[in-house]
Amino acid sequence: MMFSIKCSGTDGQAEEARTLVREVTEIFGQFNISDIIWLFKNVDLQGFRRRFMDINKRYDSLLEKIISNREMVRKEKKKNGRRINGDVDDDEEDFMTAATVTTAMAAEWALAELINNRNVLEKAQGEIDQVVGKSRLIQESDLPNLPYLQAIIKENFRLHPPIPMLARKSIEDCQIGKYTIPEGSLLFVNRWSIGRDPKVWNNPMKFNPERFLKPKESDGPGINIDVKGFNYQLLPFGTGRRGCPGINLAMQELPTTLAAMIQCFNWKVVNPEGVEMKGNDLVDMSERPGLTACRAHDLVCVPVARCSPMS
Ligand code: HEM
Repeated sequence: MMFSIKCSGTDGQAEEARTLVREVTEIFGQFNISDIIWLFKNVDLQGFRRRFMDINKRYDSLLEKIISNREMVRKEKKKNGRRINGDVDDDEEDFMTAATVTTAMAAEWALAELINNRNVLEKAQGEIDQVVGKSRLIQESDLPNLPYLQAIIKENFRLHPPIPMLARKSIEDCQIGKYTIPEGSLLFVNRWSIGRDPKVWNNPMKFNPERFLKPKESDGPGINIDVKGFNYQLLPFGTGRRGCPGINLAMQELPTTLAAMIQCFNWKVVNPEGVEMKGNDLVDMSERPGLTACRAHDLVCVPVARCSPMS
């Protein structure tokens, strides 16, 4: 979508983009001694700098290739098309990572949760059938009429925030509660833990979208909780000036994509060994470490059509 190209296939470029995004999110989540201990700041003890330079070079050349192709197409259409800056800049790389892997990952976790919680899946499908029907595909304008789907998205963000840690650096000494934070400190907010904290959420390990539909505090903070950065229990997009600028796009494309996937299909799962899972088998929900909370194993599913609104 960012580059107006299809990246869903398994051709060289799509695969290369997926591998690179995966490597970036993996390396950013690693603990680099040189970042933390001043004495080692110029030493690449763990080889991260070397790996990072290599990823950066490959990232640059992939984006440069995509951008040049786009330029050629544009030049053909409009003879005076010209790119002002020949180099791929860091913002382009940031956007490529920030805008793609987060939304894809959230959709993957949400689908896995729905497969493991059939009652939730059926309720969501029932809501979509009632509001949208089976003769047309769900679209963005339907979203305000699908409160259960919205609750599923929030519940999924609570348990699986695509970016589990927020990072900030204090620009001056300050006091937060009983803690004194010296100037220049790196601060991490672990949103993954907050989402699973029994002091904040009742029965936190249960995937229970209903908690976001209840006005009472019986299952946690309830219906008034949103993801826009004002409710600190749920901050999937961060908050403040450095909060995610893609929130509006993500909150349209993620629920629409997920809803279309469950409107049109039921999903049979194949386990990491390649064997199709039986009725009551659960999808493995382990995570792997990294900047993003990725699934340890890709979710491999077989779609089984339940309606064909496109036909
Ligand atoms: C489910 C989807 C997404 C999630 C969960 C997500 C989450 C986040 C989070 C947690 C941050 C850090 C915020 C902070 O430190 O307070 C962030 C930053 C960012 N996001 Fe997203 N994001 C998503 C989709 C997108 C999309 C679609 C775009 C672009 C179209 C985007 C672009 C960015 C950029 C450029 C930043 C860096 C902002 C800065 O440093 O000032 N994100 N995102």
